[in-house]
Amino acid sequence: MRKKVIIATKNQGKAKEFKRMFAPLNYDVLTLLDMPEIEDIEETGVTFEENAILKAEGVANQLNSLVISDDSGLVVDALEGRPGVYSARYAGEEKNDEANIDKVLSELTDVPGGDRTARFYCVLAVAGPGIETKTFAGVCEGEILRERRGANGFGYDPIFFVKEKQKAMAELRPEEKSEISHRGSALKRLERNLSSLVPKDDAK
Ligand SMILES: O=c1[nH]c(=O)c2ncn([C@@H]3O[C@H](COP(=O)(O)OP(=O)(O)OP(=O)(O)O)[C@@H](O)[C@H]3O)c2[nH]1
Ligand SMILES: [Mg+2]
Repeated sequence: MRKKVIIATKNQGKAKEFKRMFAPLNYDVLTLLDMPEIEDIEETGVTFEENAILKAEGVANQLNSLVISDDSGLVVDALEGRPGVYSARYAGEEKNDEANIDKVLSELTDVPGGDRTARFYCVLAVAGPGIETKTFAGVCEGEILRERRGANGFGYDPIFFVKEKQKAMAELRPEEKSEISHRGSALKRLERNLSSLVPKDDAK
């Protein structure tokens, strides 16, 4: 029988990737895109971990069910770590991927090849009734290109050059991206540690 997992995200790109990654494990993925009644959780944390925990616990409390959240973003060395936890809204509250890319490219115009290093971070948090919230992180190293390449993925993928593959993230097939991505490695870590989800003290 197929099982269900709830991912606390409203991001279409993440939702697609999670559906694909969970399919071989025999899980159907439900996201907040399927549950418009869930109230928005404000991302007031200053780290990916804090925001991931806020989203997982906020949604788990509303649903009284086990959920996984994903807080992720792009960290650019020459921009002192920006856009970081503000990646989704870097160019404005309306979360526009194209405007976000344009902003990063223009801020890096004068930054030479070797100094354009960057990485994607992803923190997955698992929360639910009676369990201690846990987080699992993943990182993917790369460099910021001077122009867009490729049509796959979402967010900053067209300007993120993946060292390991010598291609832009948006040039990778979805399964190739999941193999090396920040989200793929965080999920592998979560899978390996599922048995470490322990009951909260007060629920014992
Ligand atoms: O090129 C990219 N490839 C990726 O694989 C990726 N993962 C994250 N990001 C960027 O980081 C923001 C997350 O911010 P975020 O974690 O707050 O999510 P979000 O607000 O979009 O949705 P939600 O999950 O909070 O509902 C996203 O919008 C993107 O701009 C990525 N960009
Ligand atoms: Mg968000």
